[in-house]
Amino acid sequence: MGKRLTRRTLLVSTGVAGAGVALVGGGYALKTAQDVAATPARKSTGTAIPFYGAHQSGIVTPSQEHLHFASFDLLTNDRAAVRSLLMIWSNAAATMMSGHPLGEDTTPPLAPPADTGEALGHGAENLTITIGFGPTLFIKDGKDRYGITNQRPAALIDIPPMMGDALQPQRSNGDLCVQACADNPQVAFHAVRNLARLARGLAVMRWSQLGFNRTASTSKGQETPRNLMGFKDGTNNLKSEDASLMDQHIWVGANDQPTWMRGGSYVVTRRIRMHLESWDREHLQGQEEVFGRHKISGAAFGKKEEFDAVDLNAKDGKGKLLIDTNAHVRLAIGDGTIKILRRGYSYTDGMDSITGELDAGLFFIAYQRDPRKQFVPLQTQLARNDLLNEYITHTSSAIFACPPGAAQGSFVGETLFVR
Ligand SMILES: C=CC1=C(C)c2cc3[nH]c(cc4nc(cc5[nH]c(cc1n2)c(C)c5CCC(=O)O)C(CCC(=O)O)=C4C)c(C)c3C=C
Ligand SMILES: [Fe+2]
Repeated sequence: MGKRLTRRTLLVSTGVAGAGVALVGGGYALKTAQDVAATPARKSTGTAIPFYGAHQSGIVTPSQEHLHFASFDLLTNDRAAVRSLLMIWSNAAATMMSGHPLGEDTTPPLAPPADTGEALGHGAENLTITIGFGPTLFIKDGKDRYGITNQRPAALIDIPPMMGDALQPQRSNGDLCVQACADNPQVAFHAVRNLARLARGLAVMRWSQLGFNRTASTSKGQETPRNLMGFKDGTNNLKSEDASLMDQHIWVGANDQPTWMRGGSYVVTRRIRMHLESWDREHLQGQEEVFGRHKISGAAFGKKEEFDAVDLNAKDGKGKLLIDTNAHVRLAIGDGTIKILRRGYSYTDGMDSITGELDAGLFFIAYQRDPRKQFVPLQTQLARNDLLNEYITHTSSAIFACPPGAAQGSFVGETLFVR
């Protein structure tokens, strides 16, 4: 049982009075009360989002400003070690999300500090840490490393190749993922860095992506941000306040299989490079036709305001459809039945040294109840016909099953790694 170790429970269980004790790297370290008082705590002011709950945070949580997403490959074949790692990650995630440094009460002078320290002085900054399991956790190179192949959700498919894909394998897939979002970039970076550090010897980072300026609003209270093409992005996104839509489209339901995923969700990520130099040469009307929306107001063609309902049948005086048959919003709406929760971020990784062009775009993140019925049909349609394809290339792809949230004293993944 992944009982959360708190400073109080440790003090009680070890019977040490006037000293702080914590578990660091598998060992206990003692510290005097004076040292504890001198420990620089992170500002716990501002909003801290709870780690424990029915669902993992970072899914319907209103999107924060910054992202550090990381994918990991496991180095061990030991099921118990993976279970322990998930326990350690959950404890650490809960601590960091509360705005406190790791091992707050322990800084033995002759050991590396338990916390790397760069987030000291920052508040919780709405940090959320979301953990997911990739298809290769369940079966890799034909091997059932952890005895869980028969627990692999049918919805956790290998995403099929899509037209125009230019996926880089070293930037795709992975056994585990960690999505850290925060309103401060250093806090998001710190979270991933420290989880990677705690995994040393058990897992290595396979790829990671930094993101800035959320490119989707996920809550009604948020203003719609603009993506790097300058368009409002997220206008018609699902909004977390619509609980019944979340149950219908995002959360794995009470009758869905496998049981260990109930209350969880599936995430698909795509690193989508934008060819901004060509985009910037396109005239305004051409840019707007690609989406079927106006650039400045965000209104759909034929409408005045951003949130006016899109009318896919609207025609001009000559009977021509206002929104092109291959415009992004028309294809993304489809027959109106498929909904996903977009939670992406803009990214830039500097420039492409071969072409001299910007290496920048959208790190697309979408949560859903079943990617076979949501992301795959949606992206198949977009990949074939979207006018936007002239200006973008998908360079990385990954899918992860994000289990339900954990109750206090438990850990994320305990529903799968029961014992
Ligand atoms: C597979 C799903 C999607 C991918 C991949 C995708 C890439 C992508 N989108 C934009 C910009 C915009 N997308 C907009 C709307 C929109 N996009 C998707 C899905 C994918 N987009 C959906 C489901 C929707 C909503 C459709 C609707 O119901 O109206 C918009 C319009 C504003 C909005 O509603 O958010 C923009 C702008 C880019 C730049 C991009 C890849 C780089
Ligand atoms: Fe889109």
